[in-house]
Amino acid sequence: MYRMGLLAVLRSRYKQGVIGIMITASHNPECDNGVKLIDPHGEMMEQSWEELATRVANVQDDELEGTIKEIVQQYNIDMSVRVNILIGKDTRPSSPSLAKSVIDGVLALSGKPIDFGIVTTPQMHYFVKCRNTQNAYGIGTEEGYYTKLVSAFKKLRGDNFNNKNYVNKVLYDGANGVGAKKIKYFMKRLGDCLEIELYNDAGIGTGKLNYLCGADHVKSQQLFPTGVPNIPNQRCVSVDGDADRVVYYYNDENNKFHLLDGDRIATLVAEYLKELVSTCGIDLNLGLIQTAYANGASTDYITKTLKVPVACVSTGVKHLHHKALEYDIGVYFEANGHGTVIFSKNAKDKLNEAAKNNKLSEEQQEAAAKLLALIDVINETVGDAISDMLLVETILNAKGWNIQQWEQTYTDLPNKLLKVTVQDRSVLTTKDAERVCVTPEGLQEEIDSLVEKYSKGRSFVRPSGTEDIVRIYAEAETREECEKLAAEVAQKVYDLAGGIGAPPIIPQ
Ligand SMILES: CC(=O)N[C@H]1[C@@H](OP(=O)(O)O)O[C@H](CO)[C@@H](O)[C@@H]1O
Ligand SMILES: [Mg+2]
Repeated sequence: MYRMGLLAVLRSRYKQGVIGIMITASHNPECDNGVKLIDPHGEMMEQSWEELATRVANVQDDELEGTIKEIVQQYNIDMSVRVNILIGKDTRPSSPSLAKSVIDGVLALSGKPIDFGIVTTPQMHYFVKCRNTQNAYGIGTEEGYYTKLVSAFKKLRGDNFNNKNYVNKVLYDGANGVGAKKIKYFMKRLGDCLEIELYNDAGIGTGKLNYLCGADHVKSQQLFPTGVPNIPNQRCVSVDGDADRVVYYYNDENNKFHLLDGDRIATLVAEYLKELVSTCGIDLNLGLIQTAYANGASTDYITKTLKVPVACVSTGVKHLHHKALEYDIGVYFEANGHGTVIFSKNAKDKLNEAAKNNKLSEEQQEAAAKLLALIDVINETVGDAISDMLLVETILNAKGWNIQQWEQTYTDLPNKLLKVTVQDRSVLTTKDAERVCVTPEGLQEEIDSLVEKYSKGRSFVRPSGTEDIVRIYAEAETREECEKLAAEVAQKVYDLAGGIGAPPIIPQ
């Protein structure tokens, strides 16, 4: 943490802008820890500096000073520049002491730390962007953040709190983390226009962060979280431990669990934005960015029914965000619920012009004004669970839909995610946005011949970027088939990529 404080000061001097540091291990268990660095535009730290971060984190104590000097020389960094480093943290018990270390690191290189206390990751991204745009993006305080999002939301909602099948009530699982703490500020400001019932708020209960609850648990286990009342057909939402991921779900009257994940949110949002842009009648290109983990049915629906171009990129939000910048309106979501929408300057300029252009019809002007308000509900810097929730609630309200109607747009293919521990995950390399395995030799051929046996089968494997494991994804027409395919592919990974520990069990 101390060393990341040092690195942030170097990065800040190099970029001549404010840098953010968020202390969080996100959706991971409470005992884990981690840190996220935020670049001046509010995006994740540029990839080329990841290698420096790894180096700085790992050098021996007696090599640290030398390493810092090397970086200063390599990047020709002016060490006399005065810089501000914004620091935020999640609710983990380890966070206060880790924040102290970060602050010590910042001070050691004469940077100025500005402590934001406990905040969500997307709030930190927002604060950094506000500071670097002299508050053009918004007022860079918590109050400024709530005001921007909530006033845009209220403007869109108007007086129709309920509309046709849409009921303005949602059960919210705060994962016993900062998402629970901060939603209260929204609840106060939203008043009656959206009723949010908060659960898994460690402030009151005894729940542990992310434990049997939260967006990652719900998505990866495909299970209803503990701590949220099971009310048939009631729309529920879970966020993760730093509130940058969100998923929707409900249990039906037969107690069957239904998940509406990042792919669902992406399709809902893309469809709605496309409608508005076309009503508006201005020429803006819209694209949707997914990863290989996106459900095949969602990709099919987007390309064939919505007719929105889809790009597939490597896992990790930095790749999605980067690709989304190529469009006037770039919608990106990981299946796990991390995503947002970004709008180009061209798009914003054209919309601002259209909203005021009296030569356009009233309907066209209105659509432009709606799009502008939507931009203000959205946190463009990074995936933001609460902002994404407000966006989904806005769209469902506009369409007059309940959660079942949203779900009916397409049917997800059953899918399964497994992991295999291997001796060295670097033996596994991939290409084509991780969809094809290059090494170990022969593994891809084995996967191909397994996939062939299953109707609508698809599977790919890749080394995780955050854990020391290989991940296996499989989907097929039925649950049994996808479970079997996933296990068979896991077995091949275990055999050909140096699996350790107990081998995977294949269901008969
Ligand atoms: C399958 C999956 O969900 N992978 C996650 C996970 O990355 P891995 O590289 O798969 O460990 O953590 C990333 C950071 O949160 C997130 O961006 C990504 O989507
Ligand atoms: Mg997170």
